[in-house]
Parts: sequence; C-alpha cells; structure tokens
Amino acid sequence: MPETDFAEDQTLRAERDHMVAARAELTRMRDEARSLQTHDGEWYERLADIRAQAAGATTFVSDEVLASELANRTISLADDGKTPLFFGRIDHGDDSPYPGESFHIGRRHIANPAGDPLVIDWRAPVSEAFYRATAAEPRGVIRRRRFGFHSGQLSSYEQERLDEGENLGLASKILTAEIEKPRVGPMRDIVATIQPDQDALVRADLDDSLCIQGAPGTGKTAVGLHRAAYLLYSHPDRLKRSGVLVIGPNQAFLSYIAQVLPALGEGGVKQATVSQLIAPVQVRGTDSAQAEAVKTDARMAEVIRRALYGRIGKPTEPLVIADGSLRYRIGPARLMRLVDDLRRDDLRYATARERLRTRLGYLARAQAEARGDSPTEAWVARISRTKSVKELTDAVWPAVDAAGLIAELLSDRELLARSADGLLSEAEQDAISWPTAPRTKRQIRWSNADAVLIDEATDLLERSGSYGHVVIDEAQDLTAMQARAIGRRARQGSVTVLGDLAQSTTVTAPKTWPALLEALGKPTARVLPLTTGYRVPAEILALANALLPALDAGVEPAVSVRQAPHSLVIQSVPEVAAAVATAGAEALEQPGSIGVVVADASVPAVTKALTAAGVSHSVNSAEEDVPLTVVPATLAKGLEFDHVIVGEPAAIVAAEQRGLHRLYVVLTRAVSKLTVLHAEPLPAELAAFGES
Ligand SMILES: Nc1ncnc2c1ncn2[C@@H]1O[C@H](COP(=O)(O)OP(=O)(O)OP(=O)(O)O)[C@@H](O)[C@H]1O
Repeated sequence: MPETDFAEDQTLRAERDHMVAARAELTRMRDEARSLQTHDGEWYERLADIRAQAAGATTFVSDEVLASELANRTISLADDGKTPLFFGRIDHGDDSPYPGESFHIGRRHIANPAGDPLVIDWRAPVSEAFYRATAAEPRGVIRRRRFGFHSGQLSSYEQERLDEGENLGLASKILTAEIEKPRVGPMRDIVATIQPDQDALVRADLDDSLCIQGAPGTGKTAVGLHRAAYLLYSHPDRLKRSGVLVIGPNQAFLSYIAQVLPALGEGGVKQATVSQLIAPVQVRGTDSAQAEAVKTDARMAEVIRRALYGRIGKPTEPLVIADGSLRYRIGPARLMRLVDDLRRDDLRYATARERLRTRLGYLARAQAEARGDSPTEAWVARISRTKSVKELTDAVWPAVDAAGLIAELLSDRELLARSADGLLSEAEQDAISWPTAPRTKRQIRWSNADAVLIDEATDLLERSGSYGHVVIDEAQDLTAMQARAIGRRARQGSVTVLGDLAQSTTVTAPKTWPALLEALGKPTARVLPLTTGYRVPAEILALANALLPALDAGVEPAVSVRQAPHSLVIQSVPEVAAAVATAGAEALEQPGSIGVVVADASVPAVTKALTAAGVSHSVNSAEEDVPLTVVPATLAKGLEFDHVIVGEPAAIVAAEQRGLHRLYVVLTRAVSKLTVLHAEPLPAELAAFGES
C-alpha cells in the first residue's frame, strides 16, 4: 500500500510501458483526425465512428458541425508530452459487471485501431468506480492504483487492495502532494484526486439543480467546473446546442479559473461576470447605499412590470382601416376585448404588440370574408402594416425600449408612485428617484443596479435565451435582482449554485439559500454541504473559524484534511507596509505563489513599500513569472496562494459594513502559510490568538 520506490519495480515499468503505448495511440488518433480534416472521402462516417468511440453515442448532426468538431477534436487530441495521459487504474474482480477487466483512467479516451481502450475518459460511467469505490462498497473493484508523476514521468504509485480491506481515503499521500504542490499560474484541475463526496456532486443528473454550501477551500469551484465538463461529456447533444455558462464574481477570478475547463478538454464554455453577461448599457454611475438597497430588492421586478403594463391604453375610438375604396371598422369594445385577451396570454410585451397588429389584420379579413372575398395571408400582413393599424397599436400598446422605461421610472416620481404603490415606501421611492430628469440619454449615468433593472425590463419585452446549464460561483454575493437575471438565462436548464454564506460580503444579498434560490427561479434545488477543507491547513482554519460565531451565517465550519505545524504566524509590528515588504522578500525565497492581502485603501502604501524594498510584484493580477501579487481585500474572494501575508486585519474589518466576513475570506486563502501582520489590535474575535 505505501508509495513504491520504482527504480526496480516491475509494476512501475509495466505502467510506464502502458503510458508509452497510450501516447503512441494518441499520436495515431491525432494524425488520423488531421488527415480526415484534409481529405473529404469517408470522413463523415469515420468521424461518427470516432465520436461513438469517445462518447458512446452519435446522433445526426450537420456536416458543418461535424467539420468544426473535427477541428476541435484535433485540438483536443493535442499532447503536450507533459500532462500524464492517465492518473489511475482500477482492476475488477470476478464479482463485477466487468469481470477481470482493468481500466486506466485519464483525461480523455484513448483506444487502439481495434477500438480497445487504453485509457478511459474520467467522465465515462466506467470511471465512476475509480472515484467512489471503497473497501466497504467496492463496486466490483478489487484493486485501485493512483499514480504519482515527477517532471511528467510516472514516478510512483499508491495501491489499495479493496478486496483486502485497504482504503486510504484522505490519507492518500498522492492527494496530499497534489494539494500541497506549489501554486504557480492559474487554477489547476483536480481530476486525478476528486473525492467521493465531490464526485457525487460532479456526476449528479443534468436535470438536478444543486446548491452547494461549502466552507472555504472545500472544492466548490473545482466541483462546479468539473461538473460542467462532466455534463458536456454526458449530454453533448443537449448542451453543445444550448451551451453551458459559468458565472464568477470578477474578472480576476475568471482569469484565475479560465484554464480549468480547457484543460479538461472543454473549450467552448462561456465564463462571465453578471455585469458582462447582461451589459445593456455602459455603467458610469454609482448609487447611494439606500438606493442600491431598493434597486437590488426583488420587489423591483413587480414595480417594473407594473410600469411597463401601465403603458397599455384603452381604445376609445373605433379603428377604421382603409383598403382602396373599402373600409373596415372595428369598434372600441371589440378592440378592448382584443387587448384584454392579449394581456391574459402568456406573451412577452413586444411579442404581444406584434400579435395585436396581426390580429387586427385578421379581424379585417373576417369582415372581408363576410363580404364574400377570400383575402390571402399576404393581404393580412399588408393590412397589419397600414397607417391606422400602426397608429392604434402605438396608442394602445406602445413600443417600449427597456432603458427608456427604467429612465422614465426613475425620473418620473408620479409613474414611480403608481408602479410602486403598496410595494415600496415613500422613503424607498425617494431613495431611487433621480433628483432631476436627464435631458438626453447621454446624460444618464447608469449604475450597476440600473443595468440589472434594464435587463429585467428587457426580459418582459422579449424572452431571454436560456443556457442548458449554468454554474454560479460565489453565489452568496448575488442580489435578488442579479439572481433573477441569471435565472432567466437558466429558465430551460439547470443550475449548480456554489457559495458560502459566511463569505457573503454584499450587504444587499439575500441571507439564506432558499431566498436566493427563489429569486433564481430554482426553489426546489437541493442544498448540500461540503465541509472537508482541502486548501487551508487546520492551524490556519482554527484562526478563521474563530470568526464564525460573529458572522452568524448558520453554516458548518470546514474541517481541514491537513495539519501544517508553524503554518500560522501572527506578529505585532510598528509599521505594517514596511513589515509586509520584509515578509514578502523573505517569502520569495520559498517556491510557490505569494498573496499580499490588505484593505483596498492600503494597496498604494504597500506597493510603494515593496517597490522601495526592491521586491518585484504585480498588483491584482497573478503573472506567472511574478510570484508575489498584491491583492485588495475586496478582490481576494475565490483566489488562493501558497503563502498569504495579511496586513492589518483591523483595517480590513473597518473598511466596510460586512468587514468581518471579508476578513474571514482573506484568512482562508492560504495553502501552506499565513502571516498576519498588525500594528493596531487584532479584532476582538481573534484576540486569543495574539502573537504566534
Ligand atoms: N479533491 C481534491 N484534490 C486535490 N485538490 C483539491 C481537491 N478538492 C479541492 N482541492 C483544492 O483545494 C483548493 C480549494 O478548492 P476551491 O477553490 O474549489 O474551493 P472553494 O470551496 O471554491 O473555496 P472558496 O470558498 O474559498 O473559494 C483548490 O486548490 C483545489 O484545487
């Protein structure tokens, strides 16, 4: 069971030979895909064969789709020579659905020309046992191996004889080595070491919407991204058409996770922040705290709906349509019935407006038919476009543009009062009303919250398109209106919501998962916990967890899988910026990434001190050849570094209303070491830790 020294090991030699054979087959598969790209001939059928081998199923798709798939396939078969082609192996016993068979598990399927697999894709059903089999529940597996690699070479293995009761679980050295491997560059995938509780979430059904409440470093982001890759593999036809979307809190976070899905062979997933996703207008303004609180509240959805539908008028005059010498007359009562019917239909505003014009055309046709004529559809279309029909439609069901509607709502106090009656108090209405109406569109300085309101209005006008699956990371920070905006884009699909209420720093965000899920339109999503902490060693977690009672989030604390003595250093210093520079210079002597996290306002002072001390650093964007990054506390969420240096916790707490939550985020970013430097007293909750 222990790690094996390989030099003499027959097993190791055999596994290395298998790696060489797999590499040769992969090269052959890539050459074949390339040649198919350049020779038409039978490529269609051959590709279908290849797809069947890879994914287990084919359905009819167009030639263009196949051609582009072929190009993607050539890319996906690229082999950088460094990424191991497999990382594990399972051997089945006689009492198994695959009696006596062995499978190597890797990032992608590799087969020989006869179709025999040398490596099975980690997402294939056969691979599930690699992640989930235990001695107590072996799933037919008698032996499992995990492989260790050094400089791209298979260098060690860990073996569990499940049939003899061996089960390493979290004691796996390969797991620990993977977690402790120095961080350089962006986030890595965890495909070789996904744990059973994580795997159950990754492989949950496509139609299953999940909400994963996980303490810091429990692998939520990793699980969400691997789930996206798993779903794309398992439901290619459904999801390649409708698409998968990943939502993250900011661009720094998105850059950090950007490489994970491509590394798993899935390059086509859209990754965006909420602002990037909606972007109906350029944001140049900000809101007061009171205005933001109201604009981000779910009640605004109904206010906007009322404002829009309040535009619909009552026809009081008859409509007279002239067609040459003929006249068609539709009386106000009939017109009113038509408008009422359209209001009742489940149609978007703009669609119903179009429908009104067409129905008026049909009413005219009925009159023409009563006179003995038989007008065509083209005649109806022409009548629907005549001046009087257009004028009536404009009067009764006017054209609306979403930004214009919101601008009017925020600048016309009477319209707001009518629309918000019984929903928003006078004071709330005052808070969001613009003091003066802008004279031109250009004058408007839209805020982030306004953009979301415009998006809400846009969806009332025309139905937003829906993705097949949406992964929403750091979801605890979404406002109800943002959640609605994302929910619209998942209307026909499912969601994986990832977050931690203890890390919620948005004052205006719903404070419970049921409230957020309701706003997302997925109230029945299952809320599931993850509590095993992979990132942060126990000694550092103890410090962060001391904040939990004060955060009042009602969540389970993380329990770390690792002890790391001396990983926590807390020091009182005379001047924080200078002390940070000294600590940064020392930290650079060790391998791995370093994050210096301070209150946003302290970033200039700290970068100045680092520059003065000659310590090379980047600010707020990890660069591969600059291991030390200065991160403003408000942008630390979701990131991690081998060594984190936190300057002045009290300033981080004081900087914002939910400053203690922010500090909890900041203290949970370290993989190997946390240095806390303070000149002011530590926050009361941490006082017991003093100097350590
Ligand atoms: N099964 C695993 N094997 C190896 N590493 C893992 C595993 N699960 C998680 N990790 C690592 O632990 C770290 C934390 O994972 P991740 O960022 O997904 O956690 P998180 O729950 O999203 O954290 P946070 O809430 O703090 O953002 C990452 O480096 C990730 O690669």
